[in-house]
Amino acid sequence: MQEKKTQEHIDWDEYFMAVAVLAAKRSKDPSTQVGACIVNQQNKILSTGYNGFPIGCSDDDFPWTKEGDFIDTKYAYVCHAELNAILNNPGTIFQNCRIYVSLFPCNECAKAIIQSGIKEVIYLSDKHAQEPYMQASRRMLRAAGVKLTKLQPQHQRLTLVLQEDLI
Ligand SMILES: O=c1ccn([C@H]2C[C@H](O)[C@@H](COP(=O)(O)O)O2)c(=O)[nH]1
Ligand SMILES: [Zn+2]
Repeated sequence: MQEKKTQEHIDWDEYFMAVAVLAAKRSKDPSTQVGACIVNQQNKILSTGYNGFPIGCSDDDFPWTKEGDFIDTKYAYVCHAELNAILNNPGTIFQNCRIYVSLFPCNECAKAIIQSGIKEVIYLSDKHAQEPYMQASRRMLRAAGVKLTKLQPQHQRLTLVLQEDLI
């Protein structure tokens, strides 16, 4: 008798969001880890990124601090997850792609998303929605015709097993 396909699978949206969330785990930001995953119309992943300092700017030398003079905080140096995802695959055409992000993109990332031709932002958290820079982001993305979708995942938790004898 032929076996039926398993129902224990995740759909495309959950898969790509999980990739974004996994990418976020690479971030050294002690307060907010953000991940992004760019996908084309054929459901192929073109790039991923997370928030981190630029190449050559060591996590040991640059600050992850939030408070104090701007020049002493992470905000002066950190490259956002979405921008990293766009820049991590130079020369790639992102026209009509979707970007999966664990956190709604800020106004600066919104500009990069729009200019790169990405047509949909699928996000998990919008915890800074009331901040003016997030309102600016939403305004630009809407004006540019970028679709905004809050993902409502079927699975709240996905477990990854990385130990051979537990698989
Ligand atoms: O569009 C965005 C907005 C923010 N981030 C990153 C930048 C920082 O590393 C954190 C935000 O830190 P807070 O401590 O929550 O202020 O998130 C991003 O990657 N993309
Ligand atoms: Zn940003």
